[in-house]
Amino acid sequence: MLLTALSSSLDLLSLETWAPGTARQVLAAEPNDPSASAMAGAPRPVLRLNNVSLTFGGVTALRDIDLDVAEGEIRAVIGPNGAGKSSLLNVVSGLYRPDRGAVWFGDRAFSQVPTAQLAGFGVARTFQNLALFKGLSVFDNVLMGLAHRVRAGFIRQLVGSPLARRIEAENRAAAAEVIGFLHLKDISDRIAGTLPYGLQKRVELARALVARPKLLLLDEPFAGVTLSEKRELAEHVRNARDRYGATIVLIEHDIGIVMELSDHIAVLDYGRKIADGPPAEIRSNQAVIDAYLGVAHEDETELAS
Ligand SMILES: Nc1ncnc2c1ncn2[C@@H]1O[C@H](COP(=O)(O)OP(=O)(O)OP(=O)(O)O)[C@@H](O)[C@H]1O
Repeated sequence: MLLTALSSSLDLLSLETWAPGTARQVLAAEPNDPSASAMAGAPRPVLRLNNVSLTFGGVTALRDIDLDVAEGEIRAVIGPNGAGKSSLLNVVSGLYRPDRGAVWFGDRAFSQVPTAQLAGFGVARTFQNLALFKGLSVFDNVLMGLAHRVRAGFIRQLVGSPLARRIEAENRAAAAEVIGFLHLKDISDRIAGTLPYGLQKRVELARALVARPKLLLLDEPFAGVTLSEKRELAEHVRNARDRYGATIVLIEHDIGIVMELSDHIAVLDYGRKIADGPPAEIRSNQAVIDAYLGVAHEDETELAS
């Protein structure tokens, strides 16, 4: 099925937030870091992976991955099964610590991204298998996307200060806004778990968007939804970028929708990045075609034998 889709579309805890002094030292040692490109006048990437490698026992999930994602871009990461897509997203969101390399969010570098602080860095992610609170309403699920802010104001809430009430009102207004934007208003009181799967995916997108993330990571956003729901969701993803200026990185198996939606596509195969460019370029890239058709894999088998 993947081949059909392809052929049709083919016509940092050890948290290391560098202190300013340290960053300069890193700059000197690392001419390719985002601060260096900013100094050279190039816009700083919202996300950069620098020489990231990850292994599980004898299996190499990611090998020397470099990736720059520019502000406002929709960047897809594709590749055959086992290519390393989920591993990449898990490294970026801190679930995996790479053996080597660094993840940069703007001018912050991490050898392991601190997952608990992702929201504070302006990063949100959705999951391949829905991670909604099935027993809560759509509105409350979306509000949960601002839970990190609520926690920060917890003490103030206890005393019921005017500031706590203002934060609560702002959060509810933000949730209502994104619910309206994603056309979920009519169902905002419905229990999330009772909704069709495609709508639940949209609620998850709303929850990720409510904090207005600078960087939105989407893990197979179109998996398991019908074709018309896919088109609708893709439109919502594009609108989210246009309306909120979010930079979007998505991993996805549906090549057709990736080609339509993405500004740039990075292609992984056996943990290596084998191509990176606009859809038109990827469509005609022989290494990509070979990877999907399995030619590259057969060659490796032959070479090995
Ligand atoms: N937690 C883990 N433990 C052991 N091996 C893992 C783990 N996660 C990933 N791998 C291995 O790393 C390689 C890359 O897997 P990954 O899930 O990142 O690929 P993928 O491109 O997302 O695949 P798929 O499209 O099938 O989801 C595979 O060989 C996989 O078996």
